[in-house]
Amino acid sequence: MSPVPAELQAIGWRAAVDPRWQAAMDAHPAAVPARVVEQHRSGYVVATGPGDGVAVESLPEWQRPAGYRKGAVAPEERPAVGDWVLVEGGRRIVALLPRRGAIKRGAAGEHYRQQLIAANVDAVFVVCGLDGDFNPRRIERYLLLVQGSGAQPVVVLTKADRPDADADAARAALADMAAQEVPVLVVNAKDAAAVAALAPWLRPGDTAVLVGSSGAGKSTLTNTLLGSERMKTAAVREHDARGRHTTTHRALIPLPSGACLIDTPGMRELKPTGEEELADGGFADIEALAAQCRFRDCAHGREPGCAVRAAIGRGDLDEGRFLNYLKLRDEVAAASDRLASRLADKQGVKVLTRALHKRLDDKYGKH
Ligand SMILES: Nc1nc2c(ncn2[C@@H]2O[C@H](COP(=O)(O)OP(=O)(O)OP(=O)(O)O)[C@@H](O)[C@H]2O)c(=O)[nH]1
Ligand SMILES: [Zn+2]
Repeated sequence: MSPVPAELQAIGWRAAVDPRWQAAMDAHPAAVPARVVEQHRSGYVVATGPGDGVAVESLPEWQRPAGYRKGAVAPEERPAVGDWVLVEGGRRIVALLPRRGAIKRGAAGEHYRQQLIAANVDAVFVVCGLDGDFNPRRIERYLLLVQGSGAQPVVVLTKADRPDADADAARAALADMAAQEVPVLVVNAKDAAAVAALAPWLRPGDTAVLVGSSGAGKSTLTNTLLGSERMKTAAVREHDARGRHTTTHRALIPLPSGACLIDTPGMRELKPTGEEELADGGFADIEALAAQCRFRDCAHGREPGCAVRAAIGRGDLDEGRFLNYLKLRDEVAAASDRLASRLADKQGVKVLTRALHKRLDDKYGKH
């Protein structure tokens, strides 16, 4: 495929084509590449340029419900918004092109499942209002989940114009995060001049995703970036019971800057998948402190020589953040265990389970 059509570049196509993509395209000479812009329960909408997308069918094995055993494809192996696929006859997806990264979370429910939030993303805007919604613990959780996706996380604190907004207190609460090279922006999401602060992550060809609770200001930011009050090609908005507009599904929106934006619905539950690395997910400072504790298996409780407790005592480490770290560490370990047994189930290889359990023991201590 050369040269790369401008239409594809406008929706995030990279000039240098992955050799694995070339192989997939060679295997389906009649198909054309397209990007998934919307995902519905019943199917996908894909686009080959910044204009309207088209509804397409997916492979039958992608439509089988989760839990369907024979020939089932795990949800994380099915296309998500942001994925590149090959489409034949303008109507049917025939292949999913390998992704350069994806943002995922653990799905609610009894069985271990991963849920994709967005694929092939360069930046993640973690949006949080400087109102009653402001919660540093939830921002820390988002950052942990973003880790491993290959995307740059950026915290965007909205509603700076509100009389109750305390930007200084919020910045102080997120200081440890900022020290780990996670930018923290404070904006009035309705003000184009303020929202221009997001520009470094919205260069032509970039794909960014907005995540955050319902009401955090994601759609407001999208509208301001689009430069219009209407959401144009954006997410179809439906009225909920109280007559409010809420984003009901994920959609990929080309911006005037040449970047693409993925809006996501507010997420109530943010469960780790078990693949997260705490040291890379915003907690490098705590992991480094823990390495200095006198005992290798220090639980940072009442043990003598605990470097973590000492840092909290000195006021160098926020206790709330430390408690959140412990909680997230336990959740990652538990999810990691469930992931290991799912992999073992799938492949029936006992050796693999043992190897994985050993890795977990090394990382988290006996469990
Ligand atoms: N004053 C002020 N209001 C804002 C700001 N950002 C968002 N709002 C308001 O907050 C409310 C919720 O904003 P939305 O943009 O719809 O929130 P959302 O994150 O898209 O919510 P969901 O679609 O439910 O996920 C709206 O009434 C916005 O006008 C801001 O920076 N300043
Ligand atoms: Zn300790």
